[in-house]
Amino acid sequence: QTEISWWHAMTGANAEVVEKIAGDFNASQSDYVVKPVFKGTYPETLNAGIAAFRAGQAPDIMQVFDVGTGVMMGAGGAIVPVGKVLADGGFTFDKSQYLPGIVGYYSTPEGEMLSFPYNSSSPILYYNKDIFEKAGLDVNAPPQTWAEVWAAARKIKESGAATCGYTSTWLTWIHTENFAAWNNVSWATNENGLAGTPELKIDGPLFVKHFQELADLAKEGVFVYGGRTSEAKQNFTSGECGILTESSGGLGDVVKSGINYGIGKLPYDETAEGAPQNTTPGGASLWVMAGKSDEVYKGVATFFNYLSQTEVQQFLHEQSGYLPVTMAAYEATKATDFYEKNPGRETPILQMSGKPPTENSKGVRAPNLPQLRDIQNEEYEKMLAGQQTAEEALKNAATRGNAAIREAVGG
Ligand SMILES: O=P(O)(O)OC[C@H](O)CO
Repeated sequence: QTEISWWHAMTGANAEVVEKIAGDFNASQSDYVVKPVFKGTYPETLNAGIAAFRAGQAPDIMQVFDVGTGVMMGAGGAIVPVGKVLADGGFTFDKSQYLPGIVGYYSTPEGEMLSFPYNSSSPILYYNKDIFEKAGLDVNAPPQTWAEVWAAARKIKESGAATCGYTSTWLTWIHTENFAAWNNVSWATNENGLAGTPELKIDGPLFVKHFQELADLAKEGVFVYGGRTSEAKQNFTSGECGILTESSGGLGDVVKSGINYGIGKLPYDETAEGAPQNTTPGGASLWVMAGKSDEVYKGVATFFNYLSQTEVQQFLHEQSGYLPVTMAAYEATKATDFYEKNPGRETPILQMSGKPPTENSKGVRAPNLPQLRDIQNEEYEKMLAGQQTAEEALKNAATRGNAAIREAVGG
């Protein structure tokens, strides 16, 4: 038997899904054994993978979050494109079978599929119906705009229904990158970096307005900050906060928590023309590392082929809230009563594919996007601590970020 190592960043309900899928694959055949290994948060997993690669000890498969895509694409000889791994293994990667937004994001401009879209997501709004009821809010009408979120969050706090009105995971992914796409404003030049080196535009007026509103809510104690990645999910599942914006991939843990929750769309800014536009794919994909034996590659190809089967994708989607990445799995889910029985579970797909993307909403790319997010987080945290205004925070994030991009491209 050939062992295949799979480094990942999944916790809670999503880690259970990883273990179940790997276990089922292992039981389905006797040539290969996939061994999942948890390596921390997404940024930690990426850093661990880079360090291991440099030491000649890279895993066979590495889960890399959306914004690590540019880093991996630039890593040249460190990876083998998934399209090639599958073809060499005797399988075909039929792109027409995959959700278009996702395939585009993980392909080269020439159309070569580089990584396997294991878990794609879209940010949505979760709300606690019991807290809404206590606060005198309509339990069947989640807030649709940011102004409505702020008003509901203040009402939750002021009424004493909960100590925290609103919290959010990922201020970078949700409030900056998806905020731009959903409101159809530019995150950066060159189609947000997908068509060339980007120059950040995140200090634009709509971002400044939005972040100042968030800073004001933090000052009032209505918004509670959880951390840079998914930490705030717990502020919601514990019942501390009435409203959460978080990845659809957070659904498994929200369901497991047993709270009486509802789902709404990602809120938009009502002053933004044409909003809401479309959200961009988040989550992560699986990269195949270079320098492995033919037997390992054959095993990886067999495993990825297994992963793309309709039943596996349907299980992943229904269990975790990540998107079904194939059209067949989406259709198969629609053919059941899953979406009727579980209101809101189709929302992330509809948000992402409801409108054809504009140059502001195809996704974001930069050679050093994880670093740009670190810079943004530092500036946002200073703002939330009351040490600077939103305008200063965003100006600094853009200036420092643009300097880092120039350095990364050697200019
Ligand atoms: O929580 P996930 O897996 O949907 O990922 C969210 C972001 O896309 C990470 O960059």
